[in-house]
Amino acid sequence: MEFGLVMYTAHTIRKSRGDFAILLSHIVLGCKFVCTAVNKAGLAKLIGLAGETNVQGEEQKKLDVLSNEVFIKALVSSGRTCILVSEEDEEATFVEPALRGKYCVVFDPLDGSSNIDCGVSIGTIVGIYAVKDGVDPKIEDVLQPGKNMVAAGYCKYGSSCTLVLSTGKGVNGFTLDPSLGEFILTHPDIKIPIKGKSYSVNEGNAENWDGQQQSMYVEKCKYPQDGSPAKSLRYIGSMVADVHRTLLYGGFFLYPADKKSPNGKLRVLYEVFAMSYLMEQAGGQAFTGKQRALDLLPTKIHERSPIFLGSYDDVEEIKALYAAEGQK
Ligand SMILES: O=P(O)(O)OC[C@H]1O[C@](O)(COP(=O)(O)O)[C@@H](O)[C@@H]1O
Ligand SMILES: [Mg+2]
Ligand SMILES: [Mg+2]
Repeated sequence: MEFGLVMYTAHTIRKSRGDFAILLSHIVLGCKFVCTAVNKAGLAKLIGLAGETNVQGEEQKKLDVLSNEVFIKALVSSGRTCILVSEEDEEATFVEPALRGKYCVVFDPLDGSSNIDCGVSIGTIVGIYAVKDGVDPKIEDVLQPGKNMVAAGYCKYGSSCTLVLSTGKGVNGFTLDPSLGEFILTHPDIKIPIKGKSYSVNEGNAENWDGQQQSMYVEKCKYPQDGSPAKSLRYIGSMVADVHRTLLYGGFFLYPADKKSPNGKLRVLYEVFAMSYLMEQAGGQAFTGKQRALDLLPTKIHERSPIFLGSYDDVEEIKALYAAEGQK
């Protein structure tokens, strides 16, 4: 192992104090557990449908259900959480008083479920808010703008298992060393390139997109008029994987509103906010089409929003298109 790489647990304990370090160690445990389940999914009969539909009207996969249970148990047993919001649960979980702590965790236990059965990269997304003491938690404690989060991150289960985390002072990436069973700091202080060579969107939805700006932007990517090379289209269909590539290589990820999803598809609390937080911390931007994504004030736990995020200059371009439209 290269000298100078810092083991994840040592790193977090040194950089954070008591309660937060314990919470993080439980999140890390959840990630390791789900990573193992994802790796064994085909062997352990963990692919396929669970037979239930979640609050979003989506058919749950077996791994969606298992990952949700894993993270709920890991978070409750940390003794440091008071409210949990999961994509898979209609209502927020209020932790029983004896186990309460001051952190509220919003999460997508398994992101990119449609990619499970073919073994393509999927992930877990987490956002963390802190309240004063957690004694009397209220749903308003999680219905807060993303800029109030104290930490956010995701774990990508792919050709390697990578945890990307920000506690509001930049972004670090850690790769799971399977032989050690520990996350190693492999991507210190991630900065997204100021402009990228690719864009990432489900272009199959283009004819249903709401508004012209995204179509104009995609046209510019494909047929630039300023002599710059055309951008490549890269789309996996797992937000974690698409955002991870965007963060490391630069570029632009968008999921606009469309006729099927007039408020966009991605969920504000546990998809849009965490990824927007990481983008800003890495020097990029995140925009909803109307405002900075992290300024949104959600009114419901499963609220959705359009999202445009990525390299600073690429997001500036879509913002300019929206601003020009607003002046008409
Ligand atoms: O298939 P589409 O419409 O392109 O949607 C892809 C998006 O849906 C999601 O899969 C939704 O996440 P879940 O699997 O957690 O429901 C994102 O990961 C991804 O960005
Ligand atoms: Mg998701
Ligand atoms: Mg999910």
